[in-house]
Amino acid sequence: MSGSFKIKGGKRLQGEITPQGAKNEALQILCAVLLTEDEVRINNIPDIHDVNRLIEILGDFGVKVTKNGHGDYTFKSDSVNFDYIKSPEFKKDGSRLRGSIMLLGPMLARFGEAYMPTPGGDKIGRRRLDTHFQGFVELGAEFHYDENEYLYSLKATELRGKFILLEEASVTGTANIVMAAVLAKGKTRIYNAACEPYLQQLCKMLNRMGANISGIGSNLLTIEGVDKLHGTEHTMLPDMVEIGSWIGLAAMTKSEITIKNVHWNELGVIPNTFRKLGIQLERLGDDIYIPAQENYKIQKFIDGSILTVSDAPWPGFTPDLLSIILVVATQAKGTVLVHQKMFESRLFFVDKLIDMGAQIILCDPHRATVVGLNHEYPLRGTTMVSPDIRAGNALLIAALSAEGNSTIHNIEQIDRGYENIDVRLRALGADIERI
Ligand SMILES: CC(=O)N[C@H]1[C@@H](OP(=O)(O)OP(=O)(O)OC[C@H]2O[C@@H](n3ccc(=O)[nH]c3=O)[C@H](O)[C@@H]2O)O[C@H](CO)[C@@H](O)[C@@H]1O
Ligand SMILES: C=C(OP(=O)(O)O)C(=O)O
Repeated sequence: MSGSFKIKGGKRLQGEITPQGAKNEALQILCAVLLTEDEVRINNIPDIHDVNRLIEILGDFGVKVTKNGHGDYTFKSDSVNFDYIKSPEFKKDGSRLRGSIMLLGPMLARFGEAYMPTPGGDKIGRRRLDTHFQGFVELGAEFHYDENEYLYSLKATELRGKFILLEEASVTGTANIVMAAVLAKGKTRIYNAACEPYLQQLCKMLNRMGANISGIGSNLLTIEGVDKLHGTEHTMLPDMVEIGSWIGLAAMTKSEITIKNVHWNELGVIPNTFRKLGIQLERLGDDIYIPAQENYKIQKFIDGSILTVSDAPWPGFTPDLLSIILVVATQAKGTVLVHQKMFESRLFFVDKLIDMGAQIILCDPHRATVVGLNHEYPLRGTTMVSPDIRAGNALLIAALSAEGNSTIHNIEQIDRGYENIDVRLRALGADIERI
Protein backbone atom coordinates (compact mmCIF):
# COMPACT_ATOMS: atom_id res chain seq x y z
CA MET A 1 0.00 0.00 0.00
CA SER A 2 1.18 3.49 -0.78
CA GLY A 3 2.20 5.58 2.23
CA SER A 4 2.32 9.30 2.89
CA PHE A 5 4.84 12.02 3.65
CA LYS A 6 4.36 14.45 6.50
CA ILE A 7 6.27 17.66 5.91
CA LYS A 8 6.89 20.71 8.05
CA GLY A 9 7.75 23.41 5.57
CA GLY A 10 9.51 26.74 5.63
CA LYS A 11 12.97 25.50 6.64
CA ARG A 12 16.09 26.49 4.79
CA LEU A 13 18.13 23.51 3.70
CA GLN A 14 21.85 23.24 3.25
CA GLY A 15 24.43 20.81 1.99
CA GLU A 16 25.35 18.45 -0.82
CA ILE A 17 23.20 16.00 -2.69
CA THR A 18 24.30 13.40 -5.20
CA PRO A 19 21.83 12.54 -7.94
CA GLN A 20 20.77 8.94 -8.39
CA GLY A 21 21.35 7.07 -11.66
CA ALA A 22 18.88 8.05 -14.36
CA LYS A 23 15.54 6.22 -14.15
CA ASN A 24 14.61 6.45 -17.82
CA GLU A 25 18.09 5.39 -18.91
CA ALA A 26 18.00 2.43 -16.52
CA LEU A 27 14.74 1.19 -18.03
CA GLN A 28 16.28 1.12 -21.53
CA ILE A 29 19.59 -0.36 -20.48
CA LEU A 30 17.96 -3.15 -18.45
CA CYS A 31 15.87 -4.23 -21.44
CA ALA A 32 19.01 -4.36 -23.59
CA VAL A 33 20.54 -7.13 -21.43
CA LEU A 34 18.21 -9.51 -23.31
CA LEU A 35 20.15 -8.93 -26.52
CA THR A 36 23.08 -11.16 -25.56
CA GLU A 37 23.66 -14.49 -23.88
CA ASP A 38 26.80 -13.05 -22.25
CA GLU A 39 27.07 -11.26 -18.93
CA VAL A 40 26.22 -7.56 -18.81
CA ARG A 41 27.27 -5.65 -15.70
CA ILE A 42 25.45 -2.42 -14.94
CA ASN A 43 26.37 0.23 -12.37
CA ASN A 44 24.60 3.18 -10.79
CA ILE A 45 21.17 1.55 -11.13
CA PRO A 46 18.72 3.61 -9.04
CA ASP A 47 16.96 1.70 -6.27
CA ILE A 48 13.43 2.80 -7.19
CA HIS A 49 10.14 0.97 -7.69
CA ASP A 50 9.94 1.06 -11.49
CA VAL A 51 13.49 -0.17 -11.95
CA ASN A 52 13.19 -2.88 -9.28
CA ARG A 53 10.00 -4.13 -10.94
CA LEU A 54 11.77 -4.40 -14.27
CA ILE A 55 14.64 -6.32 -12.66
CA GLU A 56 12.06 -8.71 -11.14
CA ILE A 57 10.45 -9.20 -14.55
CA LEU A 58 13.86 -10.04 -16.04
CA GLY A 59 14.42 -12.58 -13.26
CA ASP A 60 10.99 -14.18 -13.83
CA PHE A 61 11.78 -14.32 -17.56
CA GLY A 62 14.75 -16.54 -16.68
CA VAL A 63 17.56 -13.96 -16.78
CA LYS A 64 20.20 -14.71 -14.14
CA VAL A 65 20.37 -11.62 -11.96
CA THR A 66 23.25 -11.12 -9.52
CA LYS A 67 23.41 -8.16 -7.17
CA ASN A 68 27.08 -7.23 -6.70
CA GLY A 69 26.47 -4.23 -4.46
CA HIS A 70 24.34 -1.10 -4.22
CA GLY A 71 23.21 -0.23 -7.73
CA ASP A 72 25.59 -2.78 -9.24
CA TYR A 73 24.10 -5.84 -10.95
CA THR A 74 25.17 -8.51 -13.42
CA PHE A 75 22.65 -10.00 -15.85
CA LYS A 76 23.01 -13.12 -17.97
CA SER A 77 20.27 -13.95 -20.46
CA ASP A 78 21.54 -17.32 -21.70
CA SER A 79 18.18 -19.01 -21.32
CA VAL A 80 14.72 -17.51 -21.05
CA ASN A 81 11.25 -18.71 -20.18
CA PHE A 82 8.50 -17.68 -22.61
CA ASP A 83 5.89 -19.45 -20.43
CA TYR A 84 6.22 -16.52 -18.02
CA ILE A 85 5.89 -13.94 -20.80
CA LYS A 86 2.64 -15.60 -21.91
CA SER A 87 1.31 -15.99 -18.34
CA PRO A 88 -1.28 -13.92 -16.43
CA GLU A 89 1.54 -12.97 -14.00
CA PHE A 90 3.42 -11.13 -16.74
CA LYS A 91 0.21 -9.47 -17.85
CA LYS A 92 0.02 -8.00 -14.35
CA ASP A 93 3.75 -7.31 -13.87
CA GLY A 94 4.34 -5.78 -17.32
CA SER A 95 1.41 -3.40 -16.99
CA ARG A 96 2.76 -1.87 -13.79
CA LEU A 97 5.35 0.35 -15.48
CA ARG A 98 5.97 2.11 -18.75
CA GLY A 99 9.53 0.95 -19.28
CA SER A 100 8.53 -2.71 -19.73
CA ILE A 101 7.42 -1.85 -23.27
CA MET A 102 11.10 -1.77 -24.23
CA LEU A 103 11.38 -5.52 -23.64
CA LEU A 104 9.59 -5.95 -26.99
CA GLY A 105 12.45 -4.91 -29.29
CA PRO A 106 15.10 -7.17 -27.71
CA MET A 107 12.65 -10.11 -27.38
CA LEU A 108 11.70 -9.84 -31.03
CA ALA A 109 15.27 -9.41 -32.28
CA ARG A 110 16.76 -12.28 -30.32
CA PHE A 111 13.90 -14.80 -30.07
CA GLY A 112 11.66 -13.92 -33.05
CA GLU A 113 8.57 -13.40 -30.90
CA ALA A 114 7.44 -10.88 -28.30
CA TYR A 115 4.39 -10.28 -26.11
CA MET A 116 3.38 -7.36 -23.94
CA PRO A 117 0.33 -6.15 -22.06
CA THR A 118 -0.59 -2.48 -22.29
CA PRO A 119 2.16 -0.88 -20.21
CA GLY A 120 1.59 1.27 -17.13
CA GLY A 121 3.38 4.47 -16.17
CA ASP A 122 2.05 7.91 -15.48
CA LYS A 123 -1.53 8.78 -16.34
CA ILE A 124 -0.56 12.06 -17.94
CA GLY A 125 -2.66 11.95 -21.09
CA ARG A 126 -2.76 9.73 -24.14
CA ARG A 127 0.45 7.76 -24.54
CA ARG A 128 0.17 5.99 -27.81
CA LEU A 129 2.51 3.24 -28.94
CA ASP A 130 1.95 3.44 -32.71
CA THR A 131 5.53 4.54 -33.41
CA HIS A 132 6.91 1.41 -31.71
CA PHE A 133 4.76 -1.02 -33.69
CA GLN A 134 5.07 0.83 -37.02
CA GLY A 135 8.84 0.49 -36.62
CA PHE A 136 8.70 -3.25 -35.89
CA VAL A 137 6.36 -3.83 -38.84
CA GLU A 138 8.70 -1.89 -41.14
CA LEU A 139 11.50 -4.21 -40.04
CA GLY A 140 9.36 -7.17 -41.13
CA ALA A 141 7.47 -8.22 -37.99
CA GLU A 142 3.86 -9.38 -37.92
CA PHE A 143 1.87 -7.42 -35.37
CA HIS A 144 -1.32 -8.36 -33.59
CA TYR A 145 -3.27 -6.50 -30.91
CA ASP A 146 -5.84 -8.44 -28.90
CA GLU A 147 -8.36 -5.78 -27.94
CA ASN A 148 -10.12 -8.00 -25.43
CA GLU A 149 -6.99 -8.99 -23.56
CA TYR A 150 -5.11 -5.68 -24.18
CA LEU A 151 -2.20 -7.79 -25.39
CA TYR A 152 0.32 -6.91 -28.08
CA SER A 153 2.16 -9.67 -29.92
CA LEU A 154 4.88 -9.66 -32.55
CA LYS A 155 6.47 -12.41 -34.62
CA ALA A 156 9.30 -12.40 -37.14
CA THR A 157 11.33 -15.17 -38.71
CA GLU A 158 13.80 -12.53 -39.84
CA LEU A 159 14.08 -8.77 -39.36
CA ARG A 160 15.40 -6.78 -42.34
CA GLY A 161 16.89 -3.30 -42.09
CA LYS A 162 15.33 -0.40 -44.01
CA PHE A 163 14.77 3.35 -43.94
CA ILE A 164 12.20 4.22 -41.30
CA LEU A 165 10.75 7.70 -40.90
CA LEU A 166 9.21 7.88 -37.43
CA GLU A 167 5.86 9.61 -37.09
CA GLU A 168 7.12 11.23 -33.89
CA ALA A 169 10.40 11.28 -32.01
CA SER A 170 9.23 8.84 -29.33
CA VAL A 171 11.84 8.16 -26.64
CA THR A 172 10.89 4.58 -25.77
CA GLY A 173 9.79 3.96 -29.38
CA THR A 174 13.22 4.85 -30.73
CA ALA A 175 14.90 2.67 -28.09
CA ASN A 176 12.68 -0.26 -29.03
CA ILE A 177 13.32 0.04 -32.77
CA VAL A 178 17.08 0.48 -32.25
CA MET A 179 17.21 -2.66 -30.11
CA ALA A 180 15.34 -4.61 -32.82
CA ALA A 181 17.47 -3.21 -35.65
CA VAL A 182 20.89 -4.03 -34.15
CA LEU A 183 20.29 -7.74 -34.86
CA ALA A 184 18.38 -7.24 -38.16
CA LYS A 185 19.87 -8.20 -41.55
CA GLY A 186 21.37 -5.21 -43.34
CA LYS A 187 21.18 -1.49 -42.78
CA THR A 188 18.44 0.37 -40.90
CA ARG A 189 18.19 4.13 -40.89
CA ILE A 190 15.87 5.75 -38.37
CA TYR A 191 14.99 9.36 -39.15
CA ASN A 192 13.17 11.63 -36.68
CA ALA A 193 14.76 9.46 -34.00
CA ALA A 194 14.62 10.71 -30.42
CA CYS A 195 18.10 11.50 -29.08
CA GLU A 196 17.70 12.07 -25.32
CA PRO A 197 20.86 11.27 -23.29
CA TYR A 198 19.05 8.04 -22.30
CA LEU A 199 19.12 6.95 -25.94
CA GLN A 200 22.68 8.11 -26.51
CA GLN A 201 23.73 6.00 -23.56
CA LEU A 202 21.81 3.00 -24.89
CA CYS A 203 23.40 3.29 -28.35
CA LYS A 204 26.89 3.64 -26.86
CA MET A 205 26.34 0.54 -24.75
CA LEU A 206 25.03 -1.41 -27.75
CA ASN A 207 28.14 -0.42 -29.74
CA ARG A 208 30.30 -1.71 -26.89
CA MET A 209 28.36 -4.98 -27.21
CA GLY A 210 29.36 -5.21 -30.88
CA ALA A 211 26.54 -3.27 -32.56
CA ASN A 212 27.28 -0.78 -35.31
CA ILE A 213 25.27 2.38 -34.73
CA SER A 214 26.26 5.79 -36.05
CA GLY A 215 24.62 9.19 -35.82
CA ILE A 216 24.33 8.90 -32.03
CA GLY A 217 22.98 12.15 -30.56
CA SER A 218 21.32 13.17 -33.84
CA ASN A 219 17.84 12.47 -35.23
CA LEU A 220 19.21 10.16 -37.94
CA LEU A 221 20.56 6.87 -36.66
CA THR A 222 22.23 4.39 -39.01
CA ILE A 223 22.45 0.82 -37.82
CA GLU A 224 24.36 -1.92 -39.65
CA GLY A 225 22.88 -5.16 -38.36
CA VAL A 226 25.19 -7.77 -36.81
CA ASP A 227 24.61 -11.49 -36.11
CA LYS A 228 25.38 -11.44 -32.42
CA LEU A 229 26.09 -9.11 -29.51
CA HIS A 230 28.43 -9.83 -26.61
CA GLY A 231 28.67 -8.77 -22.96
CA THR A 232 29.77 -5.38 -21.65
CA GLU A 233 29.75 -3.05 -18.64
CA HIS A 234 27.72 0.10 -18.38
CA THR A 235 27.32 2.95 -15.88
CA MET A 236 24.17 5.05 -15.78
CA LEU A 237 24.41 8.84 -16.05
CA PRO A 238 23.11 10.91 -13.13
CA ASP A 239 19.37 11.54 -13.42
CA MET A 240 18.91 14.91 -15.14
CA VAL A 241 15.33 15.15 -13.88
CA GLU A 242 16.54 14.80 -10.30
CA ILE A 243 19.22 17.42 -10.94
CA GLY A 244 16.63 19.90 -12.21
CA SER A 245 14.40 19.09 -9.26
CA TRP A 246 17.14 19.88 -6.74
CA ILE A 247 17.84 23.22 -8.47
CA GLY A 248 14.14 24.00 -8.02
CA LEU A 249 14.21 22.83 -4.41
CA ALA A 250 17.12 25.16 -3.59
CA ALA A 251 15.38 28.18 -5.13
CA MET A 252 12.00 27.50 -3.51
CA THR A 253 13.47 27.01 -0.03
CA LYS A 254 16.12 29.80 -0.33
CA SER A 255 18.76 27.18 0.33
CA GLU A 256 22.43 26.81 -0.48
CA ILE A 257 22.80 23.43 -2.15
CA THR A 258 25.57 21.75 -4.13
CA ILE A 259 24.50 19.02 -6.53
CA LYS A 260 27.46 16.68 -6.98
CA ASN A 261 28.85 15.09 -10.15
CA VAL A 262 26.10 16.18 -12.51
CA HIS A 263 27.80 15.44 -15.86
CA TRP A 264 27.14 19.05 -16.85
CA ASN A 265 27.88 18.40 -20.53
CA GLU A 266 24.88 16.04 -20.73
CA LEU A 267 22.39 18.50 -19.22
CA GLY A 268 21.54 20.37 -22.42
CA VAL A 269 19.35 23.43 -21.86
CA ILE A 270 18.34 22.45 -18.31
CA PRO A 271 20.70 24.81 -16.37
CA ASN A 272 19.93 27.79 -18.60
CA THR A 273 16.19 27.21 -18.39
CA PHE A 274 16.38 27.57 -14.61
CA ARG A 275 18.58 30.64 -15.06
CA LYS A 276 15.80 32.20 -17.16
CA LEU A 277 13.67 32.11 -14.02
CA GLY A 278 16.37 34.21 -12.38
CA ILE A 279 17.91 31.38 -10.37
CA GLN A 280 21.64 31.72 -9.89
CA LEU A 281 23.63 28.55 -10.33
CA GLU A 282 27.30 28.01 -10.92
CA ARG A 283 29.29 25.23 -12.46
CA LEU A 284 32.04 24.21 -10.02
CA GLY A 285 34.03 21.42 -11.65
CA ASP A 286 31.29 18.92 -12.38
CA ASP A 287 29.05 20.11 -9.55
CA ILE A 288 26.24 22.66 -9.60
CA TYR A 289 26.41 25.19 -6.78
CA ILE A 290 23.22 27.10 -5.97
CA PRO A 291 23.72 29.92 -3.45
CA ALA A 292 20.96 30.84 -1.01
CA GLN A 293 18.83 33.41 -2.84
CA GLU A 294 16.22 35.66 -1.24
CA ASN A 295 14.57 36.37 -4.58
CA TYR A 296 14.83 35.47 -8.25
CA LYS A 297 13.42 37.43 -11.17
CA ILE A 298 11.98 35.83 -14.30
CA GLN A 299 13.57 37.13 -17.48
CA LYS A 300 11.55 38.41 -20.41
CA PHE A 301 12.15 37.69 -24.07
CA ILE A 302 14.30 40.23 -25.95
CA ASP A 303 11.18 41.98 -27.30
CA GLY A 304 9.90 42.44 -23.76
CA SER A 305 7.20 39.78 -24.00
CA ILE A 306 6.42 37.23 -21.27
CA LEU A 307 8.77 34.24 -21.01
CA THR A 308 7.43 30.87 -22.16
CA VAL A 309 8.95 27.60 -21.02
CA SER A 310 7.80 24.66 -23.12
CA ASP A 311 8.84 21.06 -23.64
CA ALA A 312 10.28 19.55 -26.80
CA PRO A 313 12.11 16.38 -27.83
CA TRP A 314 15.83 16.57 -27.01
CA PRO A 315 17.78 18.84 -27.21
CA GLY A 316 14.67 20.75 -26.19
CA PHE A 317 13.56 21.02 -22.57
CA THR A 318 12.34 17.73 -21.11
CA PRO A 319 8.61 17.58 -20.27
CA ASP A 320 9.58 15.75 -17.08
CA LEU A 321 10.86 19.01 -15.55
CA LEU A 322 8.00 21.34 -16.46
CA SER A 323 6.15 20.68 -13.20
CA ILE A 324 9.27 21.74 -11.31
CA ILE A 325 9.58 24.91 -13.43
CA LEU A 326 5.95 25.66 -12.64
CA VAL A 327 6.33 25.24 -8.91
CA VAL A 328 9.53 27.31 -8.78
CA ALA A 329 7.84 30.10 -10.75
CA THR A 330 5.20 30.46 -8.04
CA GLN A 331 7.79 32.20 -5.82
CA ALA A 332 9.70 34.06 -8.54
CA LYS A 333 9.31 37.74 -9.34
CA GLY A 334 7.48 38.07 -12.64
CA THR A 335 5.32 36.02 -14.93
CA VAL A 336 5.91 32.93 -17.05
CA LEU A 337 3.78 30.83 -19.36
CA VAL A 338 4.41 27.10 -18.91
CA HIS A 339 3.41 25.24 -22.07
CA GLN A 340 3.27 21.45 -21.80
CA LYS A 341 3.02 20.49 -25.47
CA MET A 342 3.40 16.73 -25.27
CA PHE A 343 0.96 15.59 -22.61
CA GLU A 344 -2.57 16.83 -21.99
CA SER A 345 -3.07 15.85 -18.34
CA ARG A 346 0.15 16.85 -16.70
CA LEU A 347 -0.79 20.33 -15.47
CA PHE A 348 -3.92 19.59 -13.46
CA PHE A 349 -1.90 19.43 -10.24
CA VAL A 350 -1.81 23.25 -10.31
CA ASP A 351 -5.17 23.14 -8.48
CA LYS A 352 -3.26 22.07 -5.38
CA LEU A 353 -0.74 24.87 -5.77
CA ILE A 354 -3.61 27.34 -6.12
CA ASP A 355 -5.08 25.95 -2.87
CA MET A 356 -1.70 26.62 -1.30
CA GLY A 357 -1.90 30.28 -2.36
CA ALA A 358 -0.05 30.24 -5.69
CA GLN A 359 -1.20 32.65 -8.41
CA ILE A 360 -1.76 30.46 -11.44
CA ILE A 361 -4.22 30.59 -14.32
CA LEU A 362 -4.71 27.23 -16.00
CA CYS A 363 -5.42 28.51 -19.52
CA ASP A 364 -6.19 25.07 -20.95
CA PRO A 365 -4.89 21.52 -20.31
CA HIS A 366 -1.56 22.38 -21.93
CA ARG A 367 -0.83 25.89 -20.67
CA ALA A 368 -0.60 27.60 -17.30
CA THR A 369 0.37 31.18 -16.57
CA VAL A 370 2.18 31.68 -13.28
CA VAL A 371 2.40 35.07 -11.60
CA GLY A 372 5.18 34.76 -9.05
CA LEU A 373 4.77 35.83 -5.40
CA ASN A 374 8.41 36.92 -5.11
CA HIS A 375 8.64 35.13 -1.73
CA GLU A 376 6.47 37.92 -0.26
CA TYR A 377 3.69 35.43 0.60
CA PRO A 378 4.75 31.87 1.34
CA LEU A 379 2.61 28.98 0.12
CA ARG A 380 0.43 27.42 2.84
CA GLY A 381 0.78 23.79 3.89
CA THR A 382 -2.07 21.47 2.95
CA THR A 383 -3.06 17.84 2.35
CA MET A 384 -2.61 16.51 -1.14
CA VAL A 385 -2.38 13.37 -3.24
CA SER A 386 0.52 12.82 -5.58
CA PRO A 387 -1.01 12.52 -9.06
CA ASP A 388 2.10 11.45 -10.98
CA ILE A 389 5.79 11.01 -10.42
CA ARG A 390 6.93 14.52 -11.41
CA ALA A 391 3.92 16.48 -10.16
CA GLY A 392 4.39 14.51 -6.91
CA ASN A 393 7.93 15.75 -6.52
CA ALA A 394 6.89 19.29 -7.48
CA LEU A 395 4.21 19.22 -4.75
CA LEU A 396 6.78 17.89 -2.30
CA ILE A 397 9.04 20.86 -3.10
CA ALA A 398 6.07 23.20 -2.71
CA ALA A 399 5.34 21.64 0.71
CA LEU A 400 8.97 22.04 1.82
CA SER A 401 8.79 25.76 1.02
CA ALA A 402 5.31 26.27 2.50
CA GLU A 403 4.39 27.68 5.87
CA GLY A 404 3.01 24.98 8.17
CA ASN A 405 2.41 21.28 7.79
CA SER A 406 1.56 19.32 4.67
CA THR A 407 0.69 15.71 4.05
CA ILE A 408 1.21 14.07 0.68
CA HIS A 409 -0.63 10.81 0.06
CA ASN A 410 -0.01 8.22 -2.67
CA ILE A 411 3.76 8.63 -2.42
CA GLU A 412 4.20 5.37 -4.31
CA GLN A 413 4.02 7.78 -7.27
CA ILE A 414 7.11 9.58 -5.94
CA ASP A 415 8.98 6.42 -4.88
CA ARG A 416 8.55 5.16 -8.46
CA GLY A 417 11.24 7.60 -9.53
CA TYR A 418 13.25 8.97 -6.58
CA GLU A 419 15.54 6.83 -4.44
CA ASN A 420 15.14 7.25 -0.66
CA ILE A 421 13.95 10.77 -1.22
CA ASP A 422 12.90 11.36 2.41
CA VAL A 423 16.26 10.18 3.79
CA ARG A 424 18.23 12.30 1.30
CA LEU A 425 16.12 15.39 1.98
CA ARG A 426 16.49 14.94 5.75
CA ALA A 427 20.27 14.94 5.23
CA LEU A 428 19.84 18.47 3.81
CA GLY A 429 17.87 19.48 6.91
CA ALA A 430 14.32 18.95 5.65
CA ASP A 431 11.58 18.09 8.13
CA ILE A 432 9.98 15.17 6.31
CA GLU A 433 8.66 11.93 7.70
CA ARG A 434 7.30 8.82 5.99
CA ILE A 435 4.06 7.67 7.64
C1 LIG B 1 10.10 5.53 -19.45
C2 LIG B 1 10.42 6.77 -20.18
O1 LIG B 1 11.49 6.92 -20.76
N1 LIG B 1 9.49 7.73 -20.14
C3 LIG B 1 9.71 8.99 -20.80
C4 LIG B 1 9.40 8.85 -22.26
O2 LIG B 1 8.06 8.38 -22.37
P1 LIG B 1 7.52 7.82 -23.75
O3 LIG B 1 8.62 7.19 -24.53
O4 LIG B 1 6.34 7.01 -23.39
O5 LIG B 1 7.09 9.13 -24.50
P2 LIG B 1 7.16 9.43 -26.06
O6 LIG B 1 8.47 10.07 -26.38
O7 LIG B 1 6.75 8.25 -26.82
O8 LIG B 1 5.99 10.50 -26.24
C5 LIG B 1 5.63 11.46 -25.29
C6 LIG B 1 4.35 12.14 -25.68
O9 LIG B 1 4.59 13.18 -26.56
C7 LIG B 1 3.98 13.00 -27.80
N2 LIG B 1 5.01 13.39 -28.75
C8 LIG B 1 6.19 12.71 -28.79
C9 LIG B 1 7.18 13.09 -29.67
C10 LIG B 1 6.92 14.19 -30.50
O10 LIG B 1 7.78 14.55 -31.32
N3 LIG B 1 5.75 14.86 -30.38
C11 LIG B 1 4.79 14.47 -29.53
O11 LIG B 1 3.74 15.08 -29.45
C12 LIG B 1 3.55 11.56 -27.83
O12 LIG B 1 2.42 11.36 -28.62
C13 LIG B 1 3.32 11.29 -26.37
O13 LIG B 1 2.05 11.69 -25.98
O14 LIG B 1 9.55 10.11 -22.92
C14 LIG B 1 8.67 11.13 -22.43
C15 LIG B 1 8.91 12.36 -23.30
O15 LIG B 1 10.20 12.87 -23.13
C16 LIG B 1 8.94 11.37 -20.95
O16 LIG B 1 7.97 12.29 -20.46
C17 LIG B 1 8.85 10.08 -20.15
O17 LIG B 1 9.35 10.29 -18.86
C1 LIG C 1 6.44 10.09 -17.22
C2 LIG C 1 7.45 9.50 -16.61
O1 LIG C 1 7.59 8.18 -16.37
P1 LIG C 1 6.89 6.96 -17.14
O2 LIG C 1 7.17 7.19 -18.60
O3 LIG C 1 7.60 5.79 -16.61
O4 LIG C 1 5.45 7.01 -16.80
C3 LIG C 1 8.59 10.28 -16.08
O5 LIG C 1 9.65 9.69 -15.83
O6 LIG C 1 8.43 11.50 -15.88
